[in-house]
Amino acid sequence: MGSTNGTDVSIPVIDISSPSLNVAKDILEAASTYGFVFVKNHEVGIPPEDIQGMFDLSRTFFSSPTEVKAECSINSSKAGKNRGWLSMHTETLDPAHQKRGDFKEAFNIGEFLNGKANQPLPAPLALEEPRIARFADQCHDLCNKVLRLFGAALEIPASEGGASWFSQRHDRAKGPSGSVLRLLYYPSVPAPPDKTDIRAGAHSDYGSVTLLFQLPSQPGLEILTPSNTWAPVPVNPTSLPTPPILVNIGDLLSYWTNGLLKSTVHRVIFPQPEEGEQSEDRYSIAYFCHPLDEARLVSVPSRAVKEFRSAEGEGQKIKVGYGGGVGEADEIMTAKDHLNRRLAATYGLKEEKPEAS
Ligand SMILES: O=C(O)CCC(=O)C(=O)O
Ligand SMILES: [Fe+2]
Repeated sequence: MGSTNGTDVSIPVIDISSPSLNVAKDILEAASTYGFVFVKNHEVGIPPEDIQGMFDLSRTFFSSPTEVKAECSINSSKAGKNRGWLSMHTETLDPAHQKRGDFKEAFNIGEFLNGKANQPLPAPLALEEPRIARFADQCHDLCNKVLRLFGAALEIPASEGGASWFSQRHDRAKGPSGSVLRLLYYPSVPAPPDKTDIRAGAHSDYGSVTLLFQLPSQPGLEILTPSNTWAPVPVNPTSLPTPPILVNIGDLLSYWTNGLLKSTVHRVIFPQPEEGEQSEDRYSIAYFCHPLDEARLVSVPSRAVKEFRSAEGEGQKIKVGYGGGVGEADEIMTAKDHLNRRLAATYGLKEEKPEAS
């Protein structure tokens, strides 16, 4: 899939601090072209010191002894589904093309209830629970701002919920969701032996929107462009001292919009250090924003979505994201069914039967 080292793409950088219809149309355009967009985080947004604090915490956690991390392994019965620590190679994001699992560790933190994580946390993270809860809240609020802009740009009729159509379905006061805050660590390793080895295999994200935080001098993220070539995503495409936050569209927003918004395939490659130079570790943080578990994946009531669907060919299967993300126009799932399906594929688990309702 895709040739390596494609041409650079210029992912738009958008200022959403004063939302307007123009801003909404700009972000929609980026989301339906690349599926990726940077939002400015300079002077407004998530305070840089809070982001830095999370990266410091992540470093402390991943450098802890294995026993400390393993206490809350994703495979342990107490961690809860899709939560806890993933050791190297536990997740295989592109099982069709990888011989070995991803060269990364991760820690997944699900939703908080009244500032408390709904899962056991290992000591280094438990000590900072309020900080993590605040950061997850800041991420969720930013996602809701972005979702409102999509609602506005799609001109959803007021009688159907208007610009709040998506954000209503992400209102955490109304019930649980699969949202996950994930710390990621890609250790530097000697040149991997197999050409299918990769830091994070090609995939699309499963939720509605993802926020991604990266650090200067730790590149590696690539997206599959509309011309089917891999293009690097810069860590900070601006000269602003505070890097913008990368937002990407996940499969659910693609479902909801019949593919108008693109759930773009991406991956993380090993760095290519100069001769004799040591490759760098990479730390990143992702917030996977998911709708309420019970949200139904029907088309949004929007003329633009309907017109897009007709232009693509009514009755055709909708191609959404990557691997397992193909839906039928008349197949209605809930967000929870969809998440279970995707998790079954990447962890090699058996698909959980939908609960009887
Ligand atoms: O670490 C990164 O830059 C990307 C991670 C990612 O795409 C994911 O975990 O879904
Ligand atoms: Fe991803």
